[in-house]
Amino acid sequence: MEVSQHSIIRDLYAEKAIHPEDEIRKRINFLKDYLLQTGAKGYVLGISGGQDSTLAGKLAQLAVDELNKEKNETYNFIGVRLPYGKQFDEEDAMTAMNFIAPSIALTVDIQPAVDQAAQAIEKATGRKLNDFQKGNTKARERMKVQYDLGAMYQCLVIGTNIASEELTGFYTKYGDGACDIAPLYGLNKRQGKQMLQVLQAPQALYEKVPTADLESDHPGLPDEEALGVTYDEIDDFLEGRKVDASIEAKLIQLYKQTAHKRKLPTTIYDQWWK
Ligand SMILES: Nc1ncnc2c1ncn2[C@@H]1O[C@H](COP(=O)(O)OP(=O)(O)OC[C@H]2O[C@@H]([n+]3cccc(C(=O)O)c3)[C@H](O)[C@@H]2O)[C@@H](O)[C@H]1O
Ligand SMILES: Nc1ncnc2c1ncn2[C@@H]1O[C@H](COP(=O)(O)OP(=O)(O)OP(=O)(O)O)[C@@H](O)[C@H]1O
Ligand SMILES: [Mg+2]
Repeated sequence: MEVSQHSIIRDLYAEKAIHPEDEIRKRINFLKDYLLQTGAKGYVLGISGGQDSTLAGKLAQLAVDELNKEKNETYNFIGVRLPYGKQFDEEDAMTAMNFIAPSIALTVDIQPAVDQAAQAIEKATGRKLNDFQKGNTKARERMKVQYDLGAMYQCLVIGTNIASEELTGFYTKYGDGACDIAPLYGLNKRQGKQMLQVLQAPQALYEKVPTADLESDHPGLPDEEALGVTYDEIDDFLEGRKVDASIEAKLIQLYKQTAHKRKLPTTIYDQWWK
């Protein structure tokens, strides 16, 4: 099937425009309904100090706060800082934690686990993971810690998957791409920003340059620099606007190239990859 701007917008549930207040309400309700339906006791999410985890964390905290008022149960949101050693923008992570005020606030340093795993692989192969590959290990270690905490506290793992990153596949497969529930799905970066404004988040958090911050050699490397496309261009594309032909071609190519990340493992019965 032909992949086009139109088909991508449809497949990623991207909207031309949102009413931020309505989106906040709908997505809090989704988080509440899902807990009631599954019987889980809350949610867990890594809080980086970036835009997406600030928004998803705040919605999750608001959802459990409402449930705690409405039901005879105790629900928790676990906000967990997951630095690799010392995080270069630790101050932003603290600001995000203060804004969200999680029911349970934790910090787990992922450095020892990541370094041990890298050393064990080096011992076995005689080869070193490069800085980029180790970046993906960090994202997968963060996923693992969130699942361990989720199991311990009977909480489900939240993902910050948004349309702007789904489009380019700019996330680690089974790392930050893995989760139980994705309350921001369909939104673009600009729309997330509007929602954080309505939620009265500190401006520094939604004006912040998005970064995966995975490479030790390039702390805080802006996503836009790594991708070679700006979020304005990505969001224009997702909102159905005309973008430069070379940008359109690049985004469609990235979308196709990362299709495997948006599917369950390929089996002999699948046709989508052909
Ligand atoms: N056609 C195919 N069918 C099935 N599987 C396929 C495949 N091609 C690759 N793969 C598998 O996928 C792997 C590559 O995918 P993956 O491990 O994700 O790695 P990759 O896509 O190479 O790297 C992840 C990218 O996402 C960025 N990122 C990561 C995490 C967070 C953020 C952020 O914005 O916060 C950004 C990161 O900076 C990097 O540029 C391969 O090693 C292989 O195992
Ligand atoms: N240092 C960190 N501490 C805790 N969680 C992290 C950390 N780095 C990444 N994560 C988790 O991985 C997710 C994906 O990272 P990503 O950079 O896309 O989102 P973000 O940092 O919240 O927002 P932004 O895209 O604006 O930087 C985050 O939302 C967060 O849940
Ligand atoms: Mg980030």
